[in-house]
Amino acid sequence: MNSETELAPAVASILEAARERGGDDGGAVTVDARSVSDALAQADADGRVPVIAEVKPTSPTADGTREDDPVELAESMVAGGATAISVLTEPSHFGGSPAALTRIREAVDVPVLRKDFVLREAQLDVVEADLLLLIVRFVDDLEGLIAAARERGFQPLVEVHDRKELETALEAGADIIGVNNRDLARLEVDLETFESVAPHVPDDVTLIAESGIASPADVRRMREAGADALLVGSAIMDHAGGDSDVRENTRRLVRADDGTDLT
Ligand SMILES: O=P(O)(O)OC[C@@H](O)[C@@H](O)c1c[nH]c2ccccc12
Repeated sequence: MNSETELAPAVASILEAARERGGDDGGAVTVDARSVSDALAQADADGRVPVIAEVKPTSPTADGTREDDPVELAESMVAGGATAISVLTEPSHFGGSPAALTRIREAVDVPVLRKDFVLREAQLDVVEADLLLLIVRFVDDLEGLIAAARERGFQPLVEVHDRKELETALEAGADIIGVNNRDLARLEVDLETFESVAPHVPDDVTLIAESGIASPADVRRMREAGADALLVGSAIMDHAGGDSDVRENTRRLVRADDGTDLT
């Protein structure tokens, strides 16, 4: 585990909860994963911006909680053109659950990312998913966890926040890398984070811009900086907006390249 100084209190508490959460006693899962590179190629062929839309009922930085059925949210995201769905399975701070992910994965045919704070191998076996998030800052044995995830069939998405973490991810063999624009110290978002890290990512890595992408202009900015896909939660969930239209929120970002919406 890397240093815990400079973590926002909410993040420290998320980690503490993650450490206490067990794994699964039922043995290793075997995943027949839906290919993320195929899904990205399909989006490109269709002229859709590859958006990974996130089902995130709430978060430490959200203005409220959405109580909608997670399956309906995911279906609306896919109807809006989402290339993949990210599902928070963290229960205590994001309102997520592994069961919701399973239901979503049954209901949609795009790849589904499990978004959680996985720290140990046994925690990989809680639920099947196509992609699995591993956060460089929080895991001790990144190479071991990447290998363990791949053995089970997951496509590991390795999250970094700066160049040093990028080096760690590359040395550990990551081939799908997400750059999180949100810092874990103050939970503030700065899209320049992606712009500063992206030029150092080799071309054969699938590169995802994560967090803080709110408008079609932000989408274009991240694409120009080299993002193969964008991970968007808050702007699609629109927590403060109550029953805001998730399908339309997704569509707006998926069509960002059309130039019809210049906001
Ligand atoms: O809601 P946003 O700003 O669009 O961000 C989505 C996603 O990037 C964010 O939820 C996230 C990125 N990395 C994480 C790790 C754990 C929990 C959540 C995250």
